[in-house]
Amino acid sequence: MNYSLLLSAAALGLVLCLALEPVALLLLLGWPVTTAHLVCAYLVFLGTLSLSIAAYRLSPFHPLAQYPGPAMGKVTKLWGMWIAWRGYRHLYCKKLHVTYGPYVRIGPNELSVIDGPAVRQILNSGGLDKGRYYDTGNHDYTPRTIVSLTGEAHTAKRRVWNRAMTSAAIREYDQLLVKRTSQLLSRLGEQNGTLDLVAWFDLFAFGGGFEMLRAGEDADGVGSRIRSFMKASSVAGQIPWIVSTLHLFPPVGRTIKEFNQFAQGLAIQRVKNGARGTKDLWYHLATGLEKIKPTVESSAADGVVGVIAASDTTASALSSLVWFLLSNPKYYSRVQSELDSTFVNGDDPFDVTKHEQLEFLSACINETLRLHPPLPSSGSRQVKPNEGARTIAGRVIPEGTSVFLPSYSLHRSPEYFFPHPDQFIPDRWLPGSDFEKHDTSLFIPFSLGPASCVGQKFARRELLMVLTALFKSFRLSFADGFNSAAWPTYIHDYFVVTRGPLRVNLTRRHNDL
Ligand code: HEM
Repeated sequence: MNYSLLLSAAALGLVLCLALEPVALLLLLGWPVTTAHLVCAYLVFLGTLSLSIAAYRLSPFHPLAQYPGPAMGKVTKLWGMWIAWRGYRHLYCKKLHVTYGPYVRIGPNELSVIDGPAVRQILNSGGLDKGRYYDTGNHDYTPRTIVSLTGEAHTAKRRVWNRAMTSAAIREYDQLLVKRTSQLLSRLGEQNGTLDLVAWFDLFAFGGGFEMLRAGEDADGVGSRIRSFMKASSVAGQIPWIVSTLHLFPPVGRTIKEFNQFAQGLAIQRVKNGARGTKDLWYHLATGLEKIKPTVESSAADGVVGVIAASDTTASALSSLVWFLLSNPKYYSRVQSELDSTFVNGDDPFDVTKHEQLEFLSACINETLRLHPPLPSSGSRQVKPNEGARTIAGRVIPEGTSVFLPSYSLHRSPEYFFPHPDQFIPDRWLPGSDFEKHDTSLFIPFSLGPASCVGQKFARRELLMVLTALFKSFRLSFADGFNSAAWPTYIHDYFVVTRGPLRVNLTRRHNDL
């Protein structure tokens, strides 16, 4: 019996126990089983049970009693689910850290930590393994992927991904990247004046194998399916033990099941079709490393992870960077000057060796990822149950505790990024800048350690490529009447962020591509 079946059986067993116990109680007491008695028994039983659980969780006897936090969070995960459902988990955690400090108890058995030494110790080798949050990815519809695997199985899978992301492998992706970026630019050029840049970045990011840019629309609803799936997962991730049980109840399980079937169908097709002349990510995932080739289903499942991991993240970083620059004209003009002096008269804006010279644009990318990390809360790490407590940065973390390390709160902590931690100031990333506090080891938009983002080198290359080409080709400004100040309020944290429309005017520059 696999792990998810065990969880499902355990959760079902629990539900059955809860349903049957009041009836058993009536029978034991010898009371007739009438509707009135049943209602009464359920109310008393469930009420007493809930109160005793709440009292224990709030009591000094709970293993996490020493950690401060909001009472609602300590008592029930339903509160965390509600925050996750609303998509404001990043803002909520930041507020909690301002109130309670670097260690906050955000769930009955859950901590949020933004203490630098602890963050490094937890994420780096020898730290904590991925936590319960990632159990939402374990179900019977698809093989397990790099995201949900832990321990040695994760290390083995990671080796395949690492090979797909070596510098040499990434160089081979360049021609595809250039093709897609050119396609994005020509499609933007065909639009008249005002457009929603977020929608076009989404088509670009999701359209790797799905040719959405050409169509100018997401006819299959790939983006919206992925987002529904991410939202469902981020809410269910608050109580992952229920996921397998939820799958039994339509329509909740249907969203996840439908998405998996849809994505697997596309991915399997893609793996079977092969790489068509170039070695892309799919090629590497399908080839594997082992003597025994991965199954088509297994490579396809990883390919789906690749699409999800690479799409909304990149689209979000692109959108936020444009928003920051248009909101700060002095930085926009510095980016423009840097580009115009680096790429002169007929230089190829797709020349990646020149991208490496773009110090100020790179600083803007870092500052964007600091303030708007595309995974603002990320998934959890965990002290394994039944393996004893761990001492992390001098603090005892009891066994079974889930630990979140939200980059959104960490990146805005005055402890590590000071002064003006909430302001967009790219200069703090320039060599020789003298900001009082600027701890780059706690800049973790891609996380740290053995389960950090395997695609980060590629992501940075892609961001530089698209932004260089975009700003060289077009002059951008917010569209008339667009409420630019409100744009960040439409950012929702569903593990990866979603965002609202970004309405801009585009005009071609004289030295267009
Ligand atoms: C700006 C773009 C990106 C950002 C900010 C980002 C961020 C992250 C973060 C924070 C994690 C760790 C999550 C955790 O530990 O809970 C992660 C994992 C991962 N990312 Fe990215 N990512 C980006 C782009 C990409 C791209 C382009 C790819 C693939 C081509 C990719 C593939 C992955 C994979 C496969 C993992 C799981 C790694 C593992 O479990 O070992 N990401 N990403």
